[in-house]
Amino acid sequence: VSYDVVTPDADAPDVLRCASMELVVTDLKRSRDFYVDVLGLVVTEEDDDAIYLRSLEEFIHHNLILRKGDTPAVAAFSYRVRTPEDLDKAEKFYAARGCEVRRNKEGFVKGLGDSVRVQDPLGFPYEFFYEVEHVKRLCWDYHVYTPGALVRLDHFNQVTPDVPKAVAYMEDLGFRVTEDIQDAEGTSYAAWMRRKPTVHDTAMTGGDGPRMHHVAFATHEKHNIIAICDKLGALRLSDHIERGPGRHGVSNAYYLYLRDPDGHRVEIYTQDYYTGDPDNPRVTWDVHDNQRRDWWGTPVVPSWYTDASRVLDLDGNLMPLTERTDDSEMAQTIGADGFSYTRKEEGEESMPEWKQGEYKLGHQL
Ligand SMILES: O=C1C=CC(S(=O)(=O)O)=CC1(O)O
Ligand SMILES: [Fe+2]
Repeated sequence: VSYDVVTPDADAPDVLRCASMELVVTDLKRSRDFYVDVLGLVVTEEDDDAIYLRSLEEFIHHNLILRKGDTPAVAAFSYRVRTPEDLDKAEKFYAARGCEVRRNKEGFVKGLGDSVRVQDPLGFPYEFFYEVEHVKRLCWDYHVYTPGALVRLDHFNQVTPDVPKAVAYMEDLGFRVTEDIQDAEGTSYAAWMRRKPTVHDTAMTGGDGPRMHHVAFATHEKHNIIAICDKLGALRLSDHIERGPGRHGVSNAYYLYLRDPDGHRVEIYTQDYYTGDPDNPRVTWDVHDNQRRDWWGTPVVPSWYTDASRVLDLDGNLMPLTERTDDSEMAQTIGADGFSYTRKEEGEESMPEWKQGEYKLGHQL
């Protein structure tokens, strides 16, 4: 059995972790209310055009930028690299792939120094940086913790039509697959890929893209996620809840998916597992296993498959979408095919009638 060893090839920048996302939002105050007043992210600094937010354990300037704009979109998926020299490597790595590459020694956003921004081979705006302003790490400031405290940025999730192509590019960048979803014919529906020793820094989800499926923040415990749900109920904002809370099959994490005021999807996520050994075993799930995305077999709501945020090019224009041509997971599990099982050897008919077809809403499917 061969194992993927997580080492970047010679010319790839040494990516440490997913570090920040720059989101375009249409109403800065409305979004500030959601991310700060409801979710408890900490304001590092703000001006009339942008708010720089961080999670409680973070020491770099920001994990999320909310930038005012006319159309909701993602302006950058930002990764921290290990050394300043990795920015030179990033420039060369992407130039060698024919990608548009820009560099700003002063940084493209507040709090960062020398940075590289690229339109990557999949059409996503990626940013790489090393120099960053350090701010107070609030781990020990228990007097500012809320019951739903978000402690770290955990991962991105990207929608792209050709998952194997995306995986190959990201493996060149030094990422390694920890889990994926396939079918018996070998079609790949999604792959989770890491640099830091958790299940993923980003995931490639098969669909029309490039689009952003979600950005995920971690809490320490499951009860923090339930506290967020209870708070949303108390504020009569429960319609921000799209999916969950529940337990994932993939990643084993406990989860909740929210939609922000512009529809951007935010996952709240806790307790996946360590993946840092070079021989970390990859987990492959069957697309028809109805416990793959929810360990308790709770159906995946259709909007979770269909909706995602547009992304921008380096000039701030919306990137055009490319349709996925491989089979769609939604069609395979809740659409016309609608086949899923709890016990593979017994097949779908062993499930109660009401459970078969996983999640058939006649007016939607
Ligand atoms: O972070 C994740 C971990 C697991 C899953 S899944 O719904 O279990 O596939 C989705 C996800 O990508 O958001
Ligand atoms: Fe996620």
